[in-house]
Amino acid sequence: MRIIRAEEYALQRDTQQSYEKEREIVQDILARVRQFGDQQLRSFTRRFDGVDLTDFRIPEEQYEQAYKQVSQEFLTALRKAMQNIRIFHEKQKRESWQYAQPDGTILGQVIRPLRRVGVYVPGGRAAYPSSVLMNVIPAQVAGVKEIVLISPPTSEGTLKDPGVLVAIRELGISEVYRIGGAQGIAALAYGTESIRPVDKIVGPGNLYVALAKQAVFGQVAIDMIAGPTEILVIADDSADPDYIAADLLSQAEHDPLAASILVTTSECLAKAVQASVEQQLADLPRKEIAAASIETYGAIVLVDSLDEAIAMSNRIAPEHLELQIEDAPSYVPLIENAGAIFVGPYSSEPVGDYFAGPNHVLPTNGTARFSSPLNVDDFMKKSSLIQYSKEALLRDGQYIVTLAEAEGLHGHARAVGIRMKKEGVEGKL
Ligand SMILES: NC(=O)c1ccc[n+]([C@@H]2O[C@H](COP(=O)([O-])OP(=O)(O)OC[C@H]3O[C@@H](n4cnc5c(N)ncnc54)[C@H](O)[C@@H]3O)[C@@H](O)[C@H]2O)c1
Ligand SMILES: N[C@H](CO)Cc1c[nH]c[nH+]1
Ligand SMILES: [Zn+2]
Repeated sequence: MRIIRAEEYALQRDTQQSYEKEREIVQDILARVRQFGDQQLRSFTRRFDGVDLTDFRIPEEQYEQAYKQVSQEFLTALRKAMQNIRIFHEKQKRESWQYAQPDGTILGQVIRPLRRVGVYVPGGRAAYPSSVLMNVIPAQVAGVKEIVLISPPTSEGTLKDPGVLVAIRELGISEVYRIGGAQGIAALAYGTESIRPVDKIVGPGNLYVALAKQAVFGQVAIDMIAGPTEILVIADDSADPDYIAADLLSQAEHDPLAASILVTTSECLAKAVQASVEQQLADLPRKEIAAASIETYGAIVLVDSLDEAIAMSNRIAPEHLELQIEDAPSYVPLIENAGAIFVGPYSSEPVGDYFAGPNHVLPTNGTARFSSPLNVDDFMKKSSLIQYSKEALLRDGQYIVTLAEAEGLHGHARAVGIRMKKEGVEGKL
């Protein structure tokens, strides 16, 4: 892992390719499923997933089989994580509000859950049970009545990871379909004979899934499109180099495009982390992925002060930020941009990935400057409430007429003026 000075460092990942060819493929898949429904869905599932399905629903015995395949320890840990994630997200829930004015006018905001939401669960090696929890629980807390989950089948017609099936069952999701890729997104967005369309689609997936989600946006809402994961650690002399190396590798093992960055004031720590990364890489089962990520996008950046480290982190706006510095909590108010902030030596990033409660679906690629972690609000929508009294309209009407006429919108002016006139108040009509 290279050690460099701050002036030499810039995080540059080519994540903005245009993918013209793949876009065309996706457009074609979307159009066909939209036109031909189930029949086309079946045909794409045969072509891409190698299985002929008459019914897209997951048969009950596959859940029973999955429970036999996971360990009791897994089940216990999953249930505890679910509890924590639910408690955390319950705190995010907002209620409708309104206020009345003395003239009888009532103004407010009505907050409602989305009616029907689709969750995509990837089919390959990145089918994480933890991601099922992180996408579904906020929707449940929001009060979404219909949560539909889709995931591509294996050639045997089941889901690859029994842990995912167990997570689905533990969450009580009953509408689950064995479909994936762009054809799955099309079914969720447009509906088919056997699948009713949803209002919003969330969840990670490969390039075809991401492009399909982008393409159906407008027809339905979508969540953010998550890019490759990233972790930035700010550390000083007081930090343990083995902890930092382990945390950097925890994200590097996700993806060769993952970025793991240490920003430190200590040259001594930098060298120790560098050595520890080498050592810990050696016995990591996913070492090829982690090594590629560390080599290309990993860096240990030397800075002169913690202020400089924080300024750099605020510029990068990392998905995950760890503060492994003395008196770490006192630096939190200085952090302007980060998806999640992990404070102190015992808040290792995987604590947030799996268990603490906050969501692990976080803004990547600098978007923490303006985006937030997936949360309960993402599954709710607001309506404004305007209940004007007669007294208020007669009092304010002339202002509204004036503003409407200034915009040349006489129909608007009349809609208010006509009421004033009928009530015997001289509006300028
Ligand atoms: N779980 C998470 O939290 C998480 C987070 C970020 C990203 N991811 C991403 O999820 C993705 C998982 O990818 P995956 O492929 O294993 O599963 P996936 O479910 O995303 O995609 C599988 C589907 O892709 C479609 N497909 C594959 N090749 C195609 C082709 N040539 N043309 C048209 N469609 C094609 C098929 O329909 C197939 O069913 C990875 O890219 C990973 O980075 C996961
Ligand atoms: N670190 C990933 C992106 O925040 C989420 C994840 C799932 N499983 C393990 N980690
Ligand atoms: Zn992770």
